[in-house]
Amino acid sequence: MSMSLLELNNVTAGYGQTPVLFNVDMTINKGDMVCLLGRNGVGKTTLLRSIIGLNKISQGSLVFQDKNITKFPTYKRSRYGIAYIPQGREIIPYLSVLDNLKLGFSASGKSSKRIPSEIFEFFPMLKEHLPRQGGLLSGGQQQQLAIARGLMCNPKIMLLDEPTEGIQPSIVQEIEDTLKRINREKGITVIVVEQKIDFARQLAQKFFIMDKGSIVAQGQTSELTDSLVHRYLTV
Ligand SMILES: Nc1ncnc2c1ncn2[C@@H]1O[C@H](COP(=O)(O)OP(=O)(O)OP(=O)(O)O)[C@@H](O)[C@H]1O
Repeated sequence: MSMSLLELNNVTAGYGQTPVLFNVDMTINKGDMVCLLGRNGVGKTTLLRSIIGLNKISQGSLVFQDKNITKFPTYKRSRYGIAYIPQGREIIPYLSVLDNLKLGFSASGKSSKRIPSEIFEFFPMLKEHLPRQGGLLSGGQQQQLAIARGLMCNPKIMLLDEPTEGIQPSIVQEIEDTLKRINREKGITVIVVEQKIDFARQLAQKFFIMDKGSIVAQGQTSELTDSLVHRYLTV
């Protein structure tokens, strides 16, 4: 077995006939905590969607745990251990917190009925709100619910699209701490698309920067220089 968990080799992908990603190469190792940075519209969301199978890869290959999954449908990728927490969180507003969590079981293909207690160790707040409608939670609480739902299928890797967007600072800190714990204690690999550079620096050890559908820089977050930030990230 190789060290790499996920590899994108020369990936081109997009919407219909319109390519958005061009020849993307990316290697993510087991246990990595990675941030994916770039200005609006450069293709970050499309990259995550291509990994989980919501955008078709027209050229190149996607390898997960040494298996070529380029043509696998989304549900199969979930069962193999890829969890996707989309931008906007996609909590079902009229379902209870408990039922929103249970949706995570369907992604795993298991028919279990009990929420594992570790979910509430990571997110004690959810336990107090189980019967409430998901839509009544604050934005930050909904984000925590979305991450918890992703954890329900025992993922090997979690893909998060702007988890801190529109969330108050105290909860941002909580989310950062929880993601770090999930990474360290459970060994789950994490890729986070992020606009907030300071948050990305604190959270992740490694970074990738995208521009116009390609990866233009990568390294340790300690090497994320001001010149890279000015060139590719500030508006
Ligand atoms: N459903 C769609 N159909 C066609 N083109 C799309 C669609 N969604 C996004 N695009 C285009 O794909 C490109 C990349 O968008 P994407 O959302 O991946 O970028 P992003 O880096 O995640 O930006 P943001 O930070 O704004 O989410 C943009 O030019 C966008 O207009």
